Amino acid sequence: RPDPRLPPSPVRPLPVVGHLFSMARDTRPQFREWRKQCGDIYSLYMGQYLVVVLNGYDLIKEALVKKADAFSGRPQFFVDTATTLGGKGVIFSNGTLWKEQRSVSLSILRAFGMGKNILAEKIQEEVGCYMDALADLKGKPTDIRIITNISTSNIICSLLLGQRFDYDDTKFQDLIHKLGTLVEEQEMVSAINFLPWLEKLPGDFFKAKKISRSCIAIIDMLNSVLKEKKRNVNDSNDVCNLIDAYLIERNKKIQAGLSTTLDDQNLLKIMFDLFGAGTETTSTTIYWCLLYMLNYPEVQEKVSDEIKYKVGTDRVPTIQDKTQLNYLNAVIMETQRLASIVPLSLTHMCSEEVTLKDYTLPKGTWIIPNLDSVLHEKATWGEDAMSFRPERFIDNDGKLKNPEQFIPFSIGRRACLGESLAKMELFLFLSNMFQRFQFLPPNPYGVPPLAYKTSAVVIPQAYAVRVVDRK
Ligand code: HEM
Repeated sequence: RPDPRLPPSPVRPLPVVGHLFSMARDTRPQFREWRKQCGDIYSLYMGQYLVVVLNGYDLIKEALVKKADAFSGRPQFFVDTATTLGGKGVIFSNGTLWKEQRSVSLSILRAFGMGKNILAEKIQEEVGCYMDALADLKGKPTDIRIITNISTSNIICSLLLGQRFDYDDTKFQDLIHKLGTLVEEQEMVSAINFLPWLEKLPGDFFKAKKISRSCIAIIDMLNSVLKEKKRNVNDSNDVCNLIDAYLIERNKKIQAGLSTTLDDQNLLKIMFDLFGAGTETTSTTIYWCLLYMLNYPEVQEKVSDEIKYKVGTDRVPTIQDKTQLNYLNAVIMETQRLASIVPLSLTHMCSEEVTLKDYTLPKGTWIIPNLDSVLHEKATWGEDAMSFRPERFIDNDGKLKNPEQFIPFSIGRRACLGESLAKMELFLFLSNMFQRFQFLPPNPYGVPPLAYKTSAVVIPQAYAVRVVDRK
């Protein structure tokens, strides 16, 4: 019988498995329907776990911001334990360990971004290589997903490790492919999060073995670079990679006699977390933006005209141009809003019993903040919320609007750690791309559809594009 202290369920759970096998392949329309039926908060039972879905800006803000003490935990995930470093690093850690790892990683990234502008320089360097690779395609219809993945990953690699990889480096391509497996196979492996014994079944129906192999391969690669770097720590003042900066910070704390969770295992896991979280997300947003530009060529021309007018053609756009290019910024925001690439955020967990909307959620409840419900809300964005219309982010004076409901990076204490980096990357990649090239469909009658596949990240179905130099 339903427990009146808990939010209602949209459909009756089955014994043992609960709602696990009632979930649609694409949960977005299903969650929308269930919200209509149950309201902003409802319960699902995944095996023995209670999972509560939160919809709408006000409720998500109340939980993740106003009641952050209770709602900022993370449950245990298979993809985390498969690394052999479960509960370490930033993404899947909890309590004081998470706080220290997050604040140290964030302050290192901030120092690179603000103090020294290492971030913008590294991105600009990589964008230069990416532009050459696009020019080399000579207008032939090509799926540019892999080189875009490698390029965004290179930015993370140069920040973490101080090195980048060539686009045709087959070993690195293989690693990027393995990283793709972690994202794309989440749908299959998610059942194991709730019914761990499924992992022990013969064969690999739930892709647990495939995911474990990919995790270990990535950890091994990162570990070999870490070992190499540790032999030769650069403790001068112009440190420009995360490994050196983290080790210096750890030594400072130890020398000051402070107790710290900073250690090699957490450093390795942070490298894994940033490599994983920072590659697919940014490149998928670029991939979506190009797809929208193929479908809305008039928007692409408007962006190109704005860049021509505000930056010209004698130099490439830099981060200093960001405040001038309002229409491009609006296009990027509209891409993030409509594509909503991390629609269900990352799952949170209640670290204590807490009340929300008159319900009592027990400690250990899994929480899904449905960001999609905010980014596509008609009450906020208007009746055309499901259309691509960058102008919604521009006010009557031509200034950029930033509504508080624009939350593709989530909100609260666990909000995306790489938000500033991702924003810089998106601006620098896309401004440089639209200044130099025109992106065209593979043939005049074949505009690729706005179709997608869902997993942890919503990725457009593979498509080809012709990249034509505007000169
Ligand atoms: C367009 C690109 C990106 C999007 C849309 C995005 C979105 C998100 C979202 C929705 C979350 C979950 C927040 C929550 O649990 O409430 C998240 C977490 C996270 N992201 Fe991103 N992200 C992007 C790029 C990046 C980049 C470039 C990095 C790496 C530098 C990064 C690192 C992280 C980390 C470490 C977390 C976990 C934070 C924590 O648990 O404390 N992300 N991101």
